[in-house]
Amino acid sequence: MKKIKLDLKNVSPFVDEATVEKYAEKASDFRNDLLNGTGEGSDFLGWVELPSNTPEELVAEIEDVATHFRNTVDVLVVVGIGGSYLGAKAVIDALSHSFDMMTQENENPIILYAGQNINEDYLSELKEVLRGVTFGICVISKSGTTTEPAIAFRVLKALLEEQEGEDASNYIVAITDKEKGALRTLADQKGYKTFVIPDNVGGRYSVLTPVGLLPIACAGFDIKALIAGAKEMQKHLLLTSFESNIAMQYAAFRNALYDEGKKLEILVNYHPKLANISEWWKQLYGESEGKDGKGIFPASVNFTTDLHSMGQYIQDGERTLFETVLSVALPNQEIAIPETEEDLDNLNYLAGKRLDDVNKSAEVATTLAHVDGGVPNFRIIIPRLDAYYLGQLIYFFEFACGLSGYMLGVNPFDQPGVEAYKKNMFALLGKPGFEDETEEINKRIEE
Ligand SMILES: O=P(O)(O)OC[C@H]1O[C@H](O)[C@H](O)[C@@H](O)[C@@H]1O
Repeated sequence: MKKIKLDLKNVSPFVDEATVEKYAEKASDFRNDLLNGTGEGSDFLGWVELPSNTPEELVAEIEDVATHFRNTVDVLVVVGIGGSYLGAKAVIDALSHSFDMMTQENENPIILYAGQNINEDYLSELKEVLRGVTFGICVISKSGTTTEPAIAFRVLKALLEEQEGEDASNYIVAITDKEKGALRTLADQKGYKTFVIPDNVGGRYSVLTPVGLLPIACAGFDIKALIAGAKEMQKHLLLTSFESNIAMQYAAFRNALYDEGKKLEILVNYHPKLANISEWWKQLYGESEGKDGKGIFPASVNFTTDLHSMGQYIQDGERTLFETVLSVALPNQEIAIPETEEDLDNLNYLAGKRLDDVNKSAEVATTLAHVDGGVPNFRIIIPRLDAYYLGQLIYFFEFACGLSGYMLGVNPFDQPGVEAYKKNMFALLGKPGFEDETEEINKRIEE
């Protein structure tokens, strides 16, 4: 089997060799910190060994529960936010037919999402489409106390109970901590089927635990292939030499770029199915690195679509950005451009060419133009879009993120900054225990 590759050709000219060397020298130590738990945040390194250590029995249990849902429900609502839904959505969208809801042969439940916002229209409309439909709920929260999914679950559970009566709990699975949190208490009391999120795996690194694996299996995709791909990458990233370790290279070069004033990284795809891989990646890198007044800001675009909007800025705007292009080597489908006799649209020069040839030309052309415009370009080559290579990609990004955070000098496994808005919101809503904060914030608003 092939491996995903990293092409540095269009990055190297932008960085000082000595700076890269500085990071490259440290890369192996940081790699050891990840493997041996000797760096900051070492309580959250459970993800490092997940691909090689996931027990077969757990995979079989996930597949059994997925089969139960696939046989009993038409829709599965995945309730979660952040790391508790982004990974599953990224993989499911990458592997699904682009027009899933229009295909007749869909034997798997339609996967919908809730709890990733607090919007009243969204949840009302979701309830509307679920009324009278056989649906299940997969509620995911590591802490078991996150407000957004807790609200959505309360609302959807009420609908499910209205429709299924006493049987409702057979349509619910909860993925949460083994003992802590309100969701654990509720699940135990109501007798829901549950899966555990290991203590030592943080939300944004949890896609290869039941958090990602169960929804992905319910959608009908091969979780064994996903894990196998991740395992292959895990093996590869054990390599100690900088020249052969693509995670060390990516981490070192992006930190060198940061030192050169490139403060913003744009993840680029030329494949619409990868759009949500970018959303997952943004949480992974944003929460891991954006702290202590530092960190590359992760952004994303979908090309060629956004070349007609954001293309102008990338080519010509402030020179503080670099791109990382996800390039899928081979499409899974084939379509050629037809020839017409009249050639009124002047496209006959492309007749017979595959669409992918045009897409690849756009990719090469854009990379060259952006490099000429002062935008360094990483290129990650993914042999095909399937579960196996997605597994490789996920593990590559996770490992590189840990390394990159250590190179930056931050703890890549905490996210203290996300508490600030929560504290204010709880104060505004008058949550018990927040009385002093409520008084304070009300004064501030009235001023
Ligand atoms: O799984 P949960 O505990 O509900 O957390 C869901 C998400 O919310 C938090 O605020 C964190 O910033 C994320 O890292 C986390 O993935």
